[in-house]
Amino acid sequence: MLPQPSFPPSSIPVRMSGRRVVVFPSAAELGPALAHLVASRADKALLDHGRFSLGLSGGSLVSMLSKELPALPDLDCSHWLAGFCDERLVPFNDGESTYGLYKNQLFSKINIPDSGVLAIDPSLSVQECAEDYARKLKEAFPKEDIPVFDLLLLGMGPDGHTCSLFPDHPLLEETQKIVAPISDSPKPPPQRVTMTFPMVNLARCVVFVSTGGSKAPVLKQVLEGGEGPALPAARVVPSHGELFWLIDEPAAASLTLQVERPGSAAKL
Ligand SMILES: O=C(O)[C@H](O)[C@@H](O)[C@H](O)[C@H](O)COP(=O)(O)O
Repeated sequence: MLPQPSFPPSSIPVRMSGRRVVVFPSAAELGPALAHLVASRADKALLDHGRFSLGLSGGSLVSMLSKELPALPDLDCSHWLAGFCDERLVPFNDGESTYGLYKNQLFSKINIPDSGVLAIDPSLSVQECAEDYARKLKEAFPKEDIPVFDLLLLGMGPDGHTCSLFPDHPLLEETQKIVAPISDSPKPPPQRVTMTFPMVNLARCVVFVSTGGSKAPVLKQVLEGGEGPALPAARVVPSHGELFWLIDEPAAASLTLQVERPGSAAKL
């Protein structure tokens, strides 16, 4: 029997602005809460505009979502549009392909149609791939100059990167493109495509998931500030949307800011 979240996840209130840092005892308790948060934003989006657009990231999110989303009762993904916040330029059958991982581990278990998954074309050069993916995104969001995703799920590396936006990289200053190529990623594989800040920060809701003690120092820097330029993850500040940081106790170990602990009803 899996541990259940110690609060009804649907009680996560919707706030239009402000960052919420929510600490769970462990990743095992965070997972179900994340799934309920996804489902609640999906319900809202389907009511508001008949479709739910979700941006996915790699890392530990793949296994967490693949375990928790199919476990939700009555999850209907028939009107979902799933895209990728970033993707590695490798064939889909390569173990490094984020799309490949989600296809095998998640999409095969939920009723999202093939047409509801917006993937890159890994046969193209990295430059063409970014242009092609940007075009696909714009076609999928015809009413918007810059696509506005209902929900983006992000991870953060130990260097503070998010998407494929790495510290001190020129792509951090990109203002024109919604998707950019990167061919010198410090984390392999070197060739990737990534959403840029102008698009990320227009999302209606952004949720970071970060767990484990190895993330504690960088999490402190990102959430509480430090010397030098802001790390990429700290530059995710949705202009009109919600921002959640869902973390576990080991990752939160160095924080001194006020956080929410859903085990304590008084803080919700
Ligand atoms: O493309 C990649 O190389 C990874 O996807 C990477 O960006 C990952 O998302 C973060 O490092 C967070 O990883 P965790 O979720 O495992 O903390």
